[in-house]
Amino acid sequence: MIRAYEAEAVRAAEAPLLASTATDELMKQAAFAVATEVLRELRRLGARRSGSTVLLLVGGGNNGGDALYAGGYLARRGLQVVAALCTDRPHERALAAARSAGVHVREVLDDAGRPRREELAVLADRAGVWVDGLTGIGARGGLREPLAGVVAALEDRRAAMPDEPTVVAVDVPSGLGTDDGTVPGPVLRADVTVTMGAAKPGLLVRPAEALAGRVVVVDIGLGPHLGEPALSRLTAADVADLLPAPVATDHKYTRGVLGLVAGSTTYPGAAVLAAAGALRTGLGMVRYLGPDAVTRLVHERFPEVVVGSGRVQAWALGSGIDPADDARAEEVRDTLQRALDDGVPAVLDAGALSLAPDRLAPTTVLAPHAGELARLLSARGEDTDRADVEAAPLAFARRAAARTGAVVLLKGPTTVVAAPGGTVLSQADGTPWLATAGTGDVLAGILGALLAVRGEDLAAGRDPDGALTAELAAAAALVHGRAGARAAGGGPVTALQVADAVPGVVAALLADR
Ligand SMILES: NC(=O)C1=CN([C@@H]2O[C@H](COP(=O)(O)OP(=O)(O)OC[C@H]3O[C@@H](n4cnc5c(N)ncnc54)[C@H](O)[C@@H]3O)[C@@H](O)[C@H]2O)[C@@H](O)CC1
Ligand SMILES: Nc1ncnc2c1ncn2[C@@H]1O[C@H](COP(=O)(O)OP(=O)(O)O)[C@@H](O)[C@H]1O
Ligand SMILES: [K+]
Repeated sequence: MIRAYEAEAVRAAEAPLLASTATDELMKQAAFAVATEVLRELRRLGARRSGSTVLLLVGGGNNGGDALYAGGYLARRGLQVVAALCTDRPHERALAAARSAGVHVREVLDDAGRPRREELAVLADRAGVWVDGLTGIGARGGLREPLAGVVAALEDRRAAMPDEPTVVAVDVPSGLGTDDGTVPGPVLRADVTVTMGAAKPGLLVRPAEALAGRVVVVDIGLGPHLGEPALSRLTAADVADLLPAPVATDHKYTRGVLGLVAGSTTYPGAAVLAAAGALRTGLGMVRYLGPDAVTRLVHERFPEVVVGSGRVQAWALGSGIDPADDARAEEVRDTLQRALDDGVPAVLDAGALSLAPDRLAPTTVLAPHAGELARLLSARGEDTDRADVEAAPLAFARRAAARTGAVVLLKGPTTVVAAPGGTVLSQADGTPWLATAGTGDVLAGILGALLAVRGEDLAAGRDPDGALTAELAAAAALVHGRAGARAAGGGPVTALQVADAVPGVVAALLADR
């Protein structure tokens, strides 16, 4: 599990360590890790960057201190290091250490405190690596001047350079929404982010995540002082632990039965895709409820699907259903109401999202994409649109979970899962090739299967804050993402191929357990 903590939590965890260690000890540890990554990048870049310098971009806080100490280590290794002071109050001890190690220091603000763009451009051009120590977790809101101007000037310069430098961010790329994952203004995009003590939410959710590059977490001993994470990301090992493999004594009813209300004469394929996602994930049985023509189509592909109602451990509702189709809408509403009354978990996709009652259960998962989430909230009196959701998916997923009392799985390039009890997860396991019709139906089936096989642990109020339900939703996103990547193999993929790749993904996860 990768655990991410907000700035305040990191600060609080740092406090006892700062009190018990020598002056700047933590900063030096952080700086050493930054220097190590810079050297790694330079080795990777090889001869192409020989003779180039390392440019330190130094702000007025401890983040700039980290960069200066890192520069000192690099200068002592014989590298040419230049510190561009973007503040009139750099960290004094770190600056002194950098100077005595041979770092060249340049002031890049004019007397009025504005960035000297030409000077900055010359320094930027000469450097193969930029170390971003402008702001870290002490920054509040979007970057203000002069740092906003510094970042804008550097981004302009980078765009004009034939050979882009490698940017190594200290702790977080400067300007990024550390806690909320937003991009509130100019951000210096990083290739590598060396983050201290623990990951931060903004490094794991979009749009900020996309500007952080490869994230390296440096252990500075905060572990025992950190509490509950603000956000987590499941690894393959976590997902393997969540997937129960069948045991010798299992039969189809103990493995879990999924009830599937999906597909319509307009969108019959959605039923096939959701059934495929569920069956390929592994469960006891799929019971299908739908029009005859759709049932025939499902049976052509999957004769093992059982038709008609009966006892189930979970429901998957809504894929390929038009909420304007009154009879079908009624069926979804009734089924959902019974599931809620009986405490049976359910995943609500596509058409079912707009049919959901105002309040749901923590074992109900809403699975919207950004546009559907905006509609869901707008229908509940919040005026939002897709662009708002895409700019702040973390906040919107949380808000929708709080508003509905359900787990919300917000689909996109990174999938954010929020539970009404506060658990939040984010998964980025897929490939952009998944942006193709029908892959969401497959995901609904995968998640439905996981809810069914873990039905015993979710039934009748056993997951009151939705924490396990949320983990299963994140696990489904990981399995789906990996199946997409495996099936695509770097090229296009169809939804059914994604489903067909799921057994291989599940087998690999279980084998590595
Ligand atoms: N406290 C410590 O000893 C340690 C600190 N660490 C480093 O310290 C950083 C946090 O240091 P600080 O608390 O000094 O904060 P930062 O260095 O993140 O930022 C504070 C500086 O940025 C300015 N600033 C704040 N918001 C701004 C905005 N919106 N636009 C422009 N300027 C803004 C402030 O005036 C101040 O000069 C971490 O990110 C990490 O890099 C780590 O090295 C671990 C140890
Ligand atoms: N750019 C992308 N990168 C990675 N995954 C993506 C991307 N775009 C979409 N996906 C994934 O593909 C699926 C699309 O689901 P959805 O939008 O419901 O499509 P549909 O309704 O056609 O099935 C989701 O699981 C989503 O997370
Ligand atoms: K930074």
